[in-house]
Amino acid sequence: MIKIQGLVGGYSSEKPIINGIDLHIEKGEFFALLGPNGSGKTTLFKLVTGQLPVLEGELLLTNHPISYYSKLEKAKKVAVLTQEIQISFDYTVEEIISLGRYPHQTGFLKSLSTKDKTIMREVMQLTNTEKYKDKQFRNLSGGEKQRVLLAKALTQEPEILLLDEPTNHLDIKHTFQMLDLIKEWQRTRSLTVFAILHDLNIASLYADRLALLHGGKFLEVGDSETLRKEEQLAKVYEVLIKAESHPVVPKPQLLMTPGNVEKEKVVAFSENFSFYQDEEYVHIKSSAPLRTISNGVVGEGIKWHKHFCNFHVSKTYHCNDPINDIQQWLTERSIPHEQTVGMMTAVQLSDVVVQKEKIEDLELMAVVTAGVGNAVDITKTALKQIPVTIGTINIMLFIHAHLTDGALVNGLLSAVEAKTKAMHDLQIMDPQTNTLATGTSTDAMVLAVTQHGEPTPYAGSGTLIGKGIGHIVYKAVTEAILTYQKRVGLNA
Ligand SMILES: Nc1ncnc2c1ncn2[C@@H]1O[C@H](COP(=O)(O)OP(=O)(O)OP(=O)(O)O)[C@@H](O)[C@H]1O
Repeated sequence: MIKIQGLVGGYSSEKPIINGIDLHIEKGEFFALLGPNGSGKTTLFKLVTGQLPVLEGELLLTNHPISYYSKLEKAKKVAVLTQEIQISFDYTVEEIISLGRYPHQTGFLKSLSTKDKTIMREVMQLTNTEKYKDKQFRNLSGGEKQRVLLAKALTQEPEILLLDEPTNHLDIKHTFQMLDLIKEWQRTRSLTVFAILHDLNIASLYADRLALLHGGKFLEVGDSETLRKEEQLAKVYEVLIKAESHPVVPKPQLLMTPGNVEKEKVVAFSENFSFYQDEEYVHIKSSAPLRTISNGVVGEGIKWHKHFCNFHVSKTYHCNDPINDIQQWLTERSIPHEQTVGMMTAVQLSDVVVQKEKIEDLELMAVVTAGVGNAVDITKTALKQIPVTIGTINIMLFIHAHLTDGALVNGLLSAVEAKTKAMHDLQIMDPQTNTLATGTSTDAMVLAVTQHGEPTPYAGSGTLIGKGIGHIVYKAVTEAILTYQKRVGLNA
């Protein structure tokens, strides 16, 4: 659809801006052009739209150079949406959109046919521009103007849509609405899209392929996975960039770190926490956000949190929406649930075990509640167990260290191994299988790390951190289970 070979072009033949580019964009493809300021994106765009002459090489649109087409033929094939909104006359929105039909109109006195009007109406509905169709274009906001110009471009029913920063003036809702609409046209009408985009994350989500332009040359052409080359991006954009994965769409998303990140004030680990406890909940508050990995009812995943709560529920607690419950309990206590890892337990909270340890320079704190009425041997699949009694081990583990995301996972494994070992040593049995239990059916855990000091990528049993985790978790879980057994025995 768009074929570029050995393209050289720019504003003067002595100093071309585009220096030998090869690119083949297929029919129905969404192609994004990325690159820092001054890398030549607009210049390449102008070459593709025919605003600048090709100095060397070949540039074909549907198999012919752009000069091959008459103005009207070109307008039937290609619609262009640029950042420069240059409409000086007092047109209404509908009049502007109707200009998109001009290349399709026939006869000496061109007028809008029924088909033209139908297409205009359809596009106005899709672009949400119908409601101000009688307004003067000049009186619209930047974002509204952008949408009207997209409507005009789509009304053209082009084969190729060339977009220069199409979402420049748009808020988040309209950015996604516009790109969703373009994607829909790409899918249903095989529209070919060539778009300059500044937002790398938007490009990753919407483009089938993308190119990274630097100094008038392509550094990279490929699908969105090429955006995972953090070092290359950091070099080109001169910003610290980390590629993460979108939680829902399997595409990379890039996180930029500001140059002047203010380091959180270093507080001694022993003074970092405040502790509140009553019959209803335990609340540990950190003075600074901690990096967390957790399967808590709220605050799950890898995030940052300042509050850690364990709520008491009755043995018969049953709820369809425990997340909502915990969020409500937090709100009632003025604890921001977005910053909280929240768990629940039927264990008496006065039985909570708090262990603190210092091994060489490594400081740790474990806060554990344990009930083992629902102890389960996870390796036995034959029998299903329905939790009927107190049966949750909740572990909150705080570490004064700096762990990478991989080390957080590693640390979690270390803690689980230690919990299981504690259960084995106490001969906790799965009552259904009569074998040694490995955990309970609803265990929760959070590892919360201060990110103090140099980052370490390991927290397994071969490291001091891993051993420290193992040691403190073993001790705290053992004590919590013994406390639970004593209470159950006393109550029996
Ligand atoms: N009309 C012009 N005459 C001469 N040089 C120009 C002209 N327009 C742009 N340039 C130069 O061409 C180079 C590439 O500019 P271009 O506008 O293509 O970059 P860009 O990647 O679109 O940048 P931005 O992200 O800032 O829009 C720059 O060095 C710029 O100064």
